[in-house]
Amino acid sequence: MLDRTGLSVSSISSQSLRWRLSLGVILVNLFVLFLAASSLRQSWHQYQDRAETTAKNLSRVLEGEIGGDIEKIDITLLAAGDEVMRQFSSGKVGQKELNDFLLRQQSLLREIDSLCVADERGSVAYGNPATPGIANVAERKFFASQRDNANAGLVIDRPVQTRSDNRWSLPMSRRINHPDGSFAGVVYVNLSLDHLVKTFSKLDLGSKGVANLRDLDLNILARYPERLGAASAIGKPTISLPLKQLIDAGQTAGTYRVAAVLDNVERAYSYRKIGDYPLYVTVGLASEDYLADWRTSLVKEAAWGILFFVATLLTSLLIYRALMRQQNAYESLYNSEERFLDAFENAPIGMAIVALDGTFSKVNQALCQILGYERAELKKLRFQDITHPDDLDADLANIKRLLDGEIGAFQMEKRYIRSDDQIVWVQVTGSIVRDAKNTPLHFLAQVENITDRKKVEAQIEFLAYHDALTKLPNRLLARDHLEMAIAYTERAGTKTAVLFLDLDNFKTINDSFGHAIGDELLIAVAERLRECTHETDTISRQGGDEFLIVLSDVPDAEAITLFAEKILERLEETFIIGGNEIATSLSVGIAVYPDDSKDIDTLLKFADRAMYHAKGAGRNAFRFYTEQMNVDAVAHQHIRVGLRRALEHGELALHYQPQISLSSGAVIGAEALIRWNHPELGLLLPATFLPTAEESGLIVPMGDWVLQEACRQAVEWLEAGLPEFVMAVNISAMQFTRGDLEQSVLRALADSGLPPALLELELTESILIQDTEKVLETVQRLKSHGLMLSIDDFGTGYSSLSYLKRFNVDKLKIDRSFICDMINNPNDATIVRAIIQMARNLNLKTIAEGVEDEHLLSFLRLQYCDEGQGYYFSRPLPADEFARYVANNTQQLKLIP
Ligand SMILES: Nc1nc2c(ncn2[C@@H]2O[C@H](COP(=O)(O)O[C@H]3[C@@H](O)[C@H](n4cnc5c(=O)[nH]c(N)nc54)O[C@@H]3COP(=O)(O)O)[C@@H](O)[C@H]2O)c(=O)[nH]1
Repeated sequence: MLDRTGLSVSSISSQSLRWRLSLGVILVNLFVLFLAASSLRQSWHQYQDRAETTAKNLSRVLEGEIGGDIEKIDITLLAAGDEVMRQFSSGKVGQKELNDFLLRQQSLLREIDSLCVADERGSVAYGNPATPGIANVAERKFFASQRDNANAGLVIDRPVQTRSDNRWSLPMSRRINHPDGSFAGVVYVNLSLDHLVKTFSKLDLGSKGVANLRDLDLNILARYPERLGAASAIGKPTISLPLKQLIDAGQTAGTYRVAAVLDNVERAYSYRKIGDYPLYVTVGLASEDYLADWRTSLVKEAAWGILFFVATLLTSLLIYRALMRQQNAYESLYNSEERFLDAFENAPIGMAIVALDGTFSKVNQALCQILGYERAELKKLRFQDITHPDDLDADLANIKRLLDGEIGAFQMEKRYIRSDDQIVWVQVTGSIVRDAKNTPLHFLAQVENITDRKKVEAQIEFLAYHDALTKLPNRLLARDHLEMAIAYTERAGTKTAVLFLDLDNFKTINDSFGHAIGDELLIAVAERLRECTHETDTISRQGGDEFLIVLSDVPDAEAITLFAEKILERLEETFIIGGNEIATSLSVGIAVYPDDSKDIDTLLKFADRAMYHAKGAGRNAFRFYTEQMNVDAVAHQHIRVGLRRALEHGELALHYQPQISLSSGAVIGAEALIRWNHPELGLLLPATFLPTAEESGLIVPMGDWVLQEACRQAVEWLEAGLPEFVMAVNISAMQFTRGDLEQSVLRALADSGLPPALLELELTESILIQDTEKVLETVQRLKSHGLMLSIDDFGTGYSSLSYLKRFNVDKLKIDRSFICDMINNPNDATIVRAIIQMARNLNLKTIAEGVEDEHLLSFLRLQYCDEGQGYYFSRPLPADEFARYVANNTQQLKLIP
């Protein structure tokens, strides 16, 4: 089986292993058994052959021994026969002489019991019988054989047992003839079987070996060893079949193996005919004896065999256990490797096995996706090839520390270059894999795509130092850049300029067009500012409509001036946002390092003050920081602190500016304009404290006071006999949102007794376009009381005809910015003409503010503008002066052409 790595995986089951080992044990043992059996069989044959040879040799020895004895006895018989026949032929037989002769001959042969002569009647006449003449052998077989056959030769008869001592002896005889050749009798001896047995006993036949002497009929004549009961076998033909077959086949000598008839003992026999005598000698060696050593060997071999079997069994058991352990270890290794490979392949993060040279040996699918390579492509690459050059040194340093054993693992954030050349940020966890000898094998890398996180981090970092809307640096970053610019300036010996910028009418724009358009405007302003600056300069949004520009390395104030003029000019150009044409301008305050201060906070503070100075100078202007601005700033500070006190202590006052009918020259109205009689700073104009009043919310009670005071003053003038005219009061947006304007107005009217028709509320366009329904409701209720309604600063805001109709507006107050320049600026003249024409069409009155000279007045009259207000007629005046002005009203009329 092949795993996914291509490595061979064994899957031998324990059952299969048991089978194989068992078969192996059986085969080995069978083989050993076969060898042992062959060896034993061979040695058995050798033992058999050796036994047969030994039996053969022993039978040959016995043949020699017994043949020799019989030959000696035969010679003695022949000698005794010759002596008897000599004495018969001499005619006289000496009894004593013949007996002595026979006894002498007998004494020469230890083997025989007696040597006797029997006559032709069988009567034993001579020799060694106990009582000669009494014994008769005529009935004996050997006598008859000799008598009946003159050529019988040596006749050996069957053994006989003596009656006296039961001893066996073997009769051997020769014929004695008369001189004429007739039968004269026999000479015979009894060969003692004891003697033969003694001869047999000299042989080493083993414990169960036998030696027999048999006649030609194979009757046993003598047997060794003598055994109880075995004697009865003597004289009987106890023969084995193999012997009979061999002899019947005519073989005079031979060997055979058989279990003896007598004792059933298996023996290796050798038989041999003794010379020409009618005798056979057999020697049998018992297999029990001659195979004793073989049997011992057999037992030993069997013991060794059993030992070997047990040993092989144990060995196989051990091998089995070892193999199973190995198998189990391998399986657990395989399983753990499988689990590792599964985890590796299916990991949600990229994983790689990296060779020591950096080549990707193995990668998972997630890594391929992260890097945008096919698996095969990636495996041809080294990690160095796709690592971002800026991250390679750090990466290699970590690898070196791994290889040196300084660390076991490392984690780093780095960049790879994808196949599509995109940068991908990853977090790499690298570790090293070593073998048992601690030699490094390869690296293991876990690669997590952190590009999104990096983007978010970059975004968070960006937002920490940038303005989310305009993407410009924020205060923090701007401060850093300012510090760097100053440091550079220090070295270069040049200057750094800090420009504090504020959009002049942003609030109005915001209120008029809504916050979305206001935001777009801020973005567009930022873009224009970018176009005006160099890369080394810094533009920052400080918040709201405030921007900060840091110009580094500027040579002198003239260069700063040129830059300031450039941005003012650029910002004056109309913006087209969301289909709307929007005009704005900048007020810029400038502080210079190191001229104004060497301290950053002080520089920023001075630039801020200078900006307010520019605002005070009529906006769309820039101002360098001066000592006077310092003074103004201190005053501003006092304003913040003293505004509430001013309200409570009656430091506020109203000045009134006349509104003139351009057709009759009569005073037809008065605009109430707030002033602050500051105890230290003197008379302050609204521009110095109204923004603070708006910020603090004091504008609401302040507005209430203005309404009360204006109405009271109007009624006072009426009662003093001044001609009737309308009192115009400026209403702040906050009075609509935070205060109860209707109640406030009605209270002022009620408290003063001023007819509602003589009170005119001046609202800005921005008030009317915010939260329209609520404002509409309030305005409609106010109008229902008979109040007059005019739109202040008309032309700078939304300028929508629809709300003019809906709010039932009475008058449009054309903004001063159009009036003051309309003689020189055809655009402004066109706008003024258009506003007047539109108002006329809507049946609204128009009033021009900022009428400063008679040219403007003439122009306005030509355009049929209804009313005018401006320095040409009068500056805003305290109440008593205003009353005098009205009294001298004819003075104004004569100025009108
Ligand atoms: N909510 C309130 N707003 C008020 C109140 N009083 C004044 N204001 C607002 O403050 C603005 C500045 O007023 P002020 O400094 O009084 O300036 C007025 C005039 O002095 C000035 N003006 C008039 N004629 C001319 C001119 O010929 N040339 C010139 N350079 N300036 C001139 O204009 C101011 C009046 O403007 P407007 O109200 O738009 O008619 C002022 O704009 C008020 O909005 C207050 O009580 N409540």
